Amino acid sequence: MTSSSEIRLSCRNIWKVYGREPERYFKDDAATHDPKALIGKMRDEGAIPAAANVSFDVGVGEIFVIMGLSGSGKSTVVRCLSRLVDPTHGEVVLDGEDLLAKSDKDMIQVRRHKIGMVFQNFGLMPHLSVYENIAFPLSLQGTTPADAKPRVDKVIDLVGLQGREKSYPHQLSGGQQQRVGIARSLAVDPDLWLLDEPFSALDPLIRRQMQDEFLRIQNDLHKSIVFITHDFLEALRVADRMMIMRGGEVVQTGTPAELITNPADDYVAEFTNDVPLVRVLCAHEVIDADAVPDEGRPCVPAQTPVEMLLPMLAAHPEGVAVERAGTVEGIVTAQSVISALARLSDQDDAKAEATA
Ligand SMILES: Nc1ncnc2c1ncn2[C@@H]1O[C@H](COP(=O)(O)OP(=O)(O)OP(=O)(O)O)[C@@H](O)[C@H]1O
Repeated sequence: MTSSSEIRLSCRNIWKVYGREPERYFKDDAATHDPKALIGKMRDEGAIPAAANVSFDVGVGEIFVIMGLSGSGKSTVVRCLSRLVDPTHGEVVLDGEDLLAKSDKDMIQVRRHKIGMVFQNFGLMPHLSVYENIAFPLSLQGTTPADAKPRVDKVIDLVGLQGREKSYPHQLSGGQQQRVGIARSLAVDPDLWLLDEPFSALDPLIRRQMQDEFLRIQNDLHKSIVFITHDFLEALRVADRMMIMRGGEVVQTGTPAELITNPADDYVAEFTNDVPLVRVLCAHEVIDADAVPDEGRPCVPAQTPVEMLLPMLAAHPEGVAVERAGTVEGIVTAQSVISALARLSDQDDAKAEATA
């Protein structure tokens, strides 16, 4: 799953069905026996399975991306996690606690203390300054202004908004407003960080900068993250693992490289078609199986994208070592990269011929 195998969030068979008395679909075990048939029945009867039998885990420190076209159910799933939308059926377990068993009052506390949320439209309060917007979730928790100050200052620092504390949202650019949104969501130091299309409203250059900022912040904080996007390239940049949705259902879950090299169907392949392999393959996926690890080589983390390895391989034709958690997993050479790319391109060609 991720470098850490500890699971923070576990979602099991989540359903959100809109329509008349949706609970009636779960009176027997039809959902367990044949979810596809149940989805068909719901649709025939005019109900909308906005999330249908969705299961996934998010590890401690993992960035889990949910991707899909508009209307595929991404926002519904994320709202089910914090129970902004109540799932019709299923299980959401955060740090061992079943969130669906909690009262509305207890859920307010969970949202205030354990979950941070960032929205596409920033969701800032226009009449509050940057500082006040960021301090707001702490005041909801009952933290005194004096106790809140060091924390607010810290997250303002983290997102690079020093000097803008007294500005109001309308005085800020889109990128700056989203920095406030990010800082506010981090003020309470949440265990689970939910980001719903956080950069979609920003123009491409700023968007890219914000993705870098986001990764830098995550590198410091190691949050457990669910990140929604409909942009596959954005997903590739940020995801440890990703889940592709269509019509409320999960089509495929895996690492970016797994999805690209082995798409479950044409819908997934459509997203992945034009993505260069060097951007998604990581060092540990292009190891030279015959090379024996030895001392004295430059070392890169297992998750280093091949794109970043290429200049190193040009400078070190003898190869570089690949390490994970302090242990060398193997050696990557220019030849092993070329072989891996050739093998995967051949597989792609074979698939294209088979479907032609
Ligand atoms: N309150 C509601 N009542 C009825 N149908 C709803 C409701 N909310 C969402 N839906 C339907 O559920 C489906 C999934 O919607 P959702 O907003 O989760 O999709 P999405 O993938 O997040 O889309 P987008 O990228 O456009 O935000 C859609 O068909 C939508 O019309």
